[in-house]
Amino acid sequence: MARRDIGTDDPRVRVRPGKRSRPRTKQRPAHADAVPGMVTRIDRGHYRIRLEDPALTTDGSGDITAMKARELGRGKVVVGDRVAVVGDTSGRKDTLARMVRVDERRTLLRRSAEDGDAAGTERPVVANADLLVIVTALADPEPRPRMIDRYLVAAYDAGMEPLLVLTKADLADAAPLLALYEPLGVRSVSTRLDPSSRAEASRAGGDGVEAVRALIGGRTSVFVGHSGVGKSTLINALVPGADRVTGEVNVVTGRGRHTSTNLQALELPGGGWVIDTPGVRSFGVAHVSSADVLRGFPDLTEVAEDCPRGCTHEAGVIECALDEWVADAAPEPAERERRRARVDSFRRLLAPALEAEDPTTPTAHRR
Ligand SMILES: Nc1nc2c(ncn2[C@@H]2O[C@H](COP(=O)(O)OP(=O)(O)OP(=O)(O)O)[C@@H](O)[C@H]2O)c(=O)[nH]1
Ligand SMILES: [Zn+2]
Repeated sequence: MARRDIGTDDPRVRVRPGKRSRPRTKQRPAHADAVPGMVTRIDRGHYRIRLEDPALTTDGSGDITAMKARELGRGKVVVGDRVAVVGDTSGRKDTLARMVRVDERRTLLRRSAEDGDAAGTERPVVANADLLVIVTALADPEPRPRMIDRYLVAAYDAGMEPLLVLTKADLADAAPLLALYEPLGVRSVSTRLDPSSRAEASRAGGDGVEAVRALIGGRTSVFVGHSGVGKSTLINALVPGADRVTGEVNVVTGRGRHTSTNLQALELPGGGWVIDTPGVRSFGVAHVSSADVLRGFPDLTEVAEDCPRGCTHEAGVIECALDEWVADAAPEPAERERRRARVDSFRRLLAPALEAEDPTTPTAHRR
């Protein structure tokens, strides 16, 4: 139970729908006139909020700045949170509204701190997003499958759908990497935004951007990826005027400079949001249990109902129903192979396997 509610330390902000049907938000009658909006950026205690009704602001943008009311307590409010504000909602320069409510979260992307004093504690990153867009270069820098696996675990834990975007398709073939993710049923798109061949590829529609646009349109997507993979280049192509600073890959280390800062929700033309996560380098998933990962696999969830109580579903555990499902004599050999690949891939994402080998943060790069 503690596991499910740890997205925030404020008991009034609940992470997922639980036994109670209504958010346990303290709503005082005095705030009946509070207006709803979404947090798009946080800067030193100032919350940038896009109001649902843009007409409330003087310039019609719907963008205002607010402070958190003390009554909300210490619980963390993150980008994507649905909130309600009172006070000056004009959005005029130097005005501050007051955030008096945080709604129940539909999804919550979290990560564990991996170093320093806070190691092992998890932090909420983004609320209410639909998609986790995992941006990985096919080369320069080399793809890191374990890193992708950890992002997948984070997506399943968050209740978000993962989308794999393989960049720099002009440099390497996507097939070998895709083979790893096919059994998981993860959707993927390859892009080529090579600065030199870009105009030509774009004209031919062969750069993959339209395909990404089609998948993220109207939804809220969080873009994650290691430095230098081309995440900023991609976001700039998707969100005109985003001006995400792009950097060159360092020839010595093969890594990109971390040029962009600040978690921010950017509006897509035609609807939807792109949330960039610059500077979010490590994505610890120490807080995630087998059951959390299993939620991303509805078919296996059904099979696992026959597991012994407390089964971790890891390879080699006794009487795991997933093994029986694979060994089931009835299906065709091809179906048996599909099941085996699916179970193996699922198990690859479980904590002990992830921890056993972790080139995500190579020792040379650890701070
Ligand atoms: N060949 C090739 N190069 C690309 C492609 N996309 C981006 N690049 C280059 O890769 C380098 C890194 O791109 P960025 O967009 O800055 O990468 P990033 O992931 O945002 O990196 P940070 O800003 O450091 O977080 C730049 O020199 C881009 O021009 C591609 O499809 N093909
Ligand atoms: Zn099991």
